[in-house]
Amino acid sequence: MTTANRWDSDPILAVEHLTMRFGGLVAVNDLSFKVGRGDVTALIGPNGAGKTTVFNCITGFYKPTTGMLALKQKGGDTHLLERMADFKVSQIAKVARTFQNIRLFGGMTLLENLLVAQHNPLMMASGMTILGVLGIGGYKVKEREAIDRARYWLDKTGLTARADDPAGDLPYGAQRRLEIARAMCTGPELLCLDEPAAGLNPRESAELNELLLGIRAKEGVSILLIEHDMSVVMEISDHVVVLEYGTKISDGTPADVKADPRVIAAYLGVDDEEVEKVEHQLDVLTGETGQ
Ligand SMILES: Nc1ncnc2c1ncn2[C@@H]1O[C@H](COP(=O)(O)OP(=O)(O)OP(=O)(O)O)[C@@H](O)[C@H]1O
Repeated sequence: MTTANRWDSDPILAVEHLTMRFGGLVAVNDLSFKVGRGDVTALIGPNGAGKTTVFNCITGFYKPTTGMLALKQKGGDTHLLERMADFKVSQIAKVARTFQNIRLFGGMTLLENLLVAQHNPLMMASGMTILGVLGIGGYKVKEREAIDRARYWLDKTGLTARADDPAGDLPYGAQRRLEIARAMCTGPELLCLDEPAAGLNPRESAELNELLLGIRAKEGVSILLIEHDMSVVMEISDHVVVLEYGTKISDGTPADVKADPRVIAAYLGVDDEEVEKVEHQLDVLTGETGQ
């Protein structure tokens, strides 16, 4: 008996027939998949499979050649992301992202980085006038809220002690956590993370898993991540979508995908007729034979 998956029963994002061409190169080819509300969904695939291009389409950095990206918010509003400018994807549709290469303001403190992320609501509260500078009207309240939110995320990411240090002085793993804190300060419903475990040591990777599971459980935020580290993918994902050459080759639970011969072939580069043999070898390696 199969139980209903959240990505089918309550998707926050439906990607439908997404195609992205760069001149003659088809980076993403007629791709459809769903992201379940409250799920951790992993987008995996070999280098050049089109994963970052999918992220760039979802977050408004690229306009897709064709296709639809429908984001349905908790309140019921649906936004077609392919029609929105990138700042509206973040502000209105409530989609936040981090990048493959860390993009923090290295010379600013951690706290300042998290306040800059909340620049837009603060500007709105100032009424775009001198009232904001003078701290009159709702601005002071919003400013306090922004600082409280920043401190909350510094605490959640274990960075409170470094709040007043320049972000550029942080070790690599801490910078990755600060990027996530910055994205969370924008109050997203969907958090898109591009290789959050890249360059992390095993301890930092375990801390990252804990942080992401906490965000999902306590904040009710749906997470879509691109990740090459299979220990992260298999440990925290509810749903895995596999791309190869811009096309979806597998879609299901981590266990389904791990056992899919097309995935094994794509990752290990073996011929179809060798897949069964490789699958058996993998079972031996992971101690799953004879069950
Ligand atoms: N702006 C662009 N202009 C031209 N080609 C691009 C552009 N962005 C991506 N591509 C090409 O699209 C294909 C998919 O690239 P993409 O970065 O999306 O793959 P990926 O799966 O994220 O790879 P990786 O795991 O190495 O980051 C590649 O062939 C890449 O060279």
